[in-house]
Amino acid sequence: MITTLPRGLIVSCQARADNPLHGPSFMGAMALAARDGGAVGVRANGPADVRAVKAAGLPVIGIQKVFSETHPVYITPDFAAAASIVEAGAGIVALDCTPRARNGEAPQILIRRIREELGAEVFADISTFEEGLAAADWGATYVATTLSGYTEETEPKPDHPDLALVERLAARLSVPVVAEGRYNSPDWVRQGFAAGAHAVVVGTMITNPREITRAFVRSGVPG
Ligand SMILES: CC(=O)N[C@H](C=O)[C@@H](O)[C@H](O)[C@H](O)COP(=O)(O)O
Repeated sequence: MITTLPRGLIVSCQARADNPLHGPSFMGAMALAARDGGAVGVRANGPADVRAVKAAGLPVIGIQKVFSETHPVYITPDFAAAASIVEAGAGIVALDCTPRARNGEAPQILIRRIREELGAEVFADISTFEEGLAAADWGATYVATTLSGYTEETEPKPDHPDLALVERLAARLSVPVVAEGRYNSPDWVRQGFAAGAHAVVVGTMITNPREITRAFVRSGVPG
């Protein structure tokens, strides 16, 4: 199958409302910096940021985070969320494909509708091997380990990425497997590719200076 996401490093450019770098102008600049540094794709949250990161000219994996008091699923939980980011220019839609409760359509319905009605590729964020197999079966274009460590089944979250999950999925699936979640150093990224990843997504350690600063401070800065 021909897919639009090349092999290589993808940079997630996201900053929540409480982050000093929140907003499309900062995220757009992050995407340009990522492109100049050699990234082959960008992941971004919400229509405004998707529009801004498009300027880097790289494939965009768009998500729409919608937080709810009652449902744990927040990454592109329904069709309207998916449509809004495709409308903003994302060619690839990432969504939570775990079986957890959501305020929206079931993942198998969303995958089909995003491909057929929006003409976009689907990037399935999963947390376990079984969820990855199911998402590929339902027609996901890519399967990514994004949610490993973030669901009840996979908690507590370790400090390191889930390389074993990448390895198992890559050995079984014919769709590209993407490594995402806590790839916090170039060495972890190298190991992600060695485990069989088609691409590796790095967020925090490239685009979140507040967290990067915290990591330095925690490493033994006195005071
Ligand atoms: C679990 C969840 O909501 N992950 C989010 C998905 O969009 C982002 O907050 C992460 O930053 C992204 O997955 C990249 O991972 P890391 O920042 O660890 O490199």
